[in-house]
Amino acid sequence: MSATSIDLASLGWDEAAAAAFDDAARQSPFALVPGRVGRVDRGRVTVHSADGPGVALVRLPAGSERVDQPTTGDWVGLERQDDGDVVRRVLPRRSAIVRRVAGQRSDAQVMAANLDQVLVAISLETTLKLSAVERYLVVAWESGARPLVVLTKADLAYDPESARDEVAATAPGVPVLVTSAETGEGMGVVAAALATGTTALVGPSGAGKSSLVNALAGREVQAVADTRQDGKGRHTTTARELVPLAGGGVLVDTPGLRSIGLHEDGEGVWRTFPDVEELVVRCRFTDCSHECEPGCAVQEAIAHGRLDGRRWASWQKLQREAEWIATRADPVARAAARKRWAATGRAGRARAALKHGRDPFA
Ligand SMILES: Nc1nc2c(ncn2[C@@H]2O[C@H](COP(=O)(O)OP(=O)(O)OP(=O)(O)O)[C@@H](O)[C@H]2O)c(=O)[nH]1
Ligand SMILES: [Zn+2]
Repeated sequence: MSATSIDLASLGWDEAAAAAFDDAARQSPFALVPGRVGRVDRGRVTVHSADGPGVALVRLPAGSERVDQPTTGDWVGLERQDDGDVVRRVLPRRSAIVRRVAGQRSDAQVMAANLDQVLVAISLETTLKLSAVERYLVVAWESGARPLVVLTKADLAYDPESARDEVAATAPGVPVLVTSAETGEGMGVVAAALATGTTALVGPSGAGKSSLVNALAGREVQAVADTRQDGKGRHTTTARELVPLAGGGVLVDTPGLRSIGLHEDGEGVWRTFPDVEELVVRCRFTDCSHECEPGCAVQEAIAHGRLDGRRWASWQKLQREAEWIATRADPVARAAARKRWAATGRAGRARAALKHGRDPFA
């Protein structure tokens, strides 16, 4: 036993995780203890358990596929052995950020799991790129977690409040917070928003993500180096990928997430653009190309200033990408992409729910 005994709750352990673990433990021939995955290396992972962090080998049941392999944020069943720990089970995920590469379905790469929120960090230092915000929101919605936009470096911004309004208009139903790691402005509100559950961190390079992590963790998490040992047994390592926050909650921050792009089925697109999706189903013709057809709700909205041309162009681009990747990844998705249009009614319902102050995606 290591001296660093830690509380699983500080890693995000909750009733759902406990129930999933009990199920897995009952079915497994091995004696398992619960842990949560931080860093992932080839064939070895750092698992945080009640005894602190330790390196473990991965030995999953036969037939496990690539998507079943442990990723940052996964809860696992760990077997203690004299010469080291072994991950025997990866518990079912309740949400995940998945990078789907064009090609085989099995190429899907799970970047982070069991997230409650995805924090999109955007700098106010330079000109706002609303299309980048939208791109990250698509990734966030597709994970199954709730997005949250944090505008950073407010101390360097000319007019942070109007920037906030602009982003809020671009992100229907998404909280938008203004912060400065430099002055501390807004950090309390972010800490409160992250105080329960697990939040993944995404955003462009230089957005101030590391500064945010350190401020929220109350220490220099990202600057502390690993202390590697011989790989046998447990060792002390920094919780760089899985950061318990000073005010509660857990932050997931990995290099892979930092460079995440767009993927798959368009679910995230309609959640990011409920306003556009609502218009698109109102066109007179179901196969409207939204260019010059009579009765095109999109062109009418643009003409009347109810839809921004930039936002429309952004939807078209992301929508095309999503469908392209979907059809590449999976032939079945070709049918699904078409069927999705039938489902866009959901966007209208979500918007109606928002207007009435309800959680649109409950
Ligand atoms: N003035 C000011 N500078 C900040 C603030 N937050 C971050 N910075 C600076 O912005 C630069 C980038 O910040 P990082 O925290 O490294 O950004 P990052 O998103 O982690 O960047 P990557 O590691 O490239 O993904 C650094 O020079 C920080 O000191 C802030 O609130 N105010
Ligand atoms: Zn149209």
